[in-house]
Amino acid sequence: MNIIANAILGLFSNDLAIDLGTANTLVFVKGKGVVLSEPSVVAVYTDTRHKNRVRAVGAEAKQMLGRTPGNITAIRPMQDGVIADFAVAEAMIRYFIQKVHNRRKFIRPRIIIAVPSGITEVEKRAVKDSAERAGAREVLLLEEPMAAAIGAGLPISEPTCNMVVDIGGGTTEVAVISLGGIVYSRSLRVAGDKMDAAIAQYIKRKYNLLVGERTAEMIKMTIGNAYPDEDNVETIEVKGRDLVSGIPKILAIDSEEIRLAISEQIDAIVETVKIALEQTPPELAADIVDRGIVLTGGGALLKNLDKLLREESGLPITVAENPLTTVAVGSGMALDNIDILKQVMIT
Ligand SMILES: Nc1ncnc2c1ncn2[C@@H]1O[C@H](COP(=O)(O)OP(=O)(O)OP(=O)(O)O)[C@@H](O)[C@H]1O
Repeated sequence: MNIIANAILGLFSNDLAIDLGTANTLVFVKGKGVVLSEPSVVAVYTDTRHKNRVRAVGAEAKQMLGRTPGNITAIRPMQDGVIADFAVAEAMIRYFIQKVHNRRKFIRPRIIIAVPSGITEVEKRAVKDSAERAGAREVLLLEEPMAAAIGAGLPISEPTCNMVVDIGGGTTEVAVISLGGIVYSRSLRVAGDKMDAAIAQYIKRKYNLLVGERTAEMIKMTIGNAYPDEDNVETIEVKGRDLVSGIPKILAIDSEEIRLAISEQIDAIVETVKIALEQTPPELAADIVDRGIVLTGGGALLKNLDKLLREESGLPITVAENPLTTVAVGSGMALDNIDILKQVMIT
């Protein structure tokens, strides 16, 4: 009876779980799974007549980053994992809620949102307010590393210890989880975005070539590498604007250059993992030696980051099956299971 009742409730529920990320926003609908995954970008008008009216959201708006005409600007409302532009974040959340509910405006869902573990009270309030104003009936918060651990299928409620490293666009979250709680966590505001900025900066300084953030990200995703691999050096053609002549130019860049360009960010991530290991209580550290560390978030897809961490820590390192959706799936699983939710929700 209970199973049938739950299934019916699931079918008709409006409840959502949102991974409100710096780079991507994912929406999980109860009973359906992840139904939306779009870049956290909003294009708004800037001219006085249409000021702040939304022109595009998500993938369409991301296409416009760095290439908008004078009266439109493409904004990323999330910076370093938290809301930097309230009005725009609210417009984005509202758009996504309406999109997954097929634009039926009267639906006021209960929403669970994954937030970085280092988030301040003010930042928590900002996330809640934005979601409430965007139409949520009730907003529950869950820490990203906990959501990542649930999504990666780790046994969070057992008295064994699990370590998760979630590398997103704005933040890297390192957490040690045991018995349904976070025993230790550290949130570093260095992740994919700062790698992109470092790549653009390197190309500007070395070649006098200006490239946009989308190009820098594409370079990272194509030939980025965390571990020296001189036998397999890859090259890519990069298009940008010559700083001296002002004329568009193409040049070839190789993976070793990119590895060095992002080494400061990679070192910061490795250092944060090492500090977490040092601060983990001995009983739990013994579990990590056996169980290793799970990597999630889009940054986990950076080539050979697992290899580097394995070498630096001497521990088994695994990359979650779908690192880009782990947090959304974990938040959704919490939404689907009230016992998990009660255990892991934060206030
Ligand atoms: N193949 C890849 N190689 C390297 N980096 C990648 C790859 N695919 C995605 N990324 C990076 O992953 C990041 C996005 O990851 P994710 O969607 O998990 O972050 P987010 O949840 O939006 O951010 P945050 O958790 O910081 O709020 C981006 O910086 C993106 O460039």
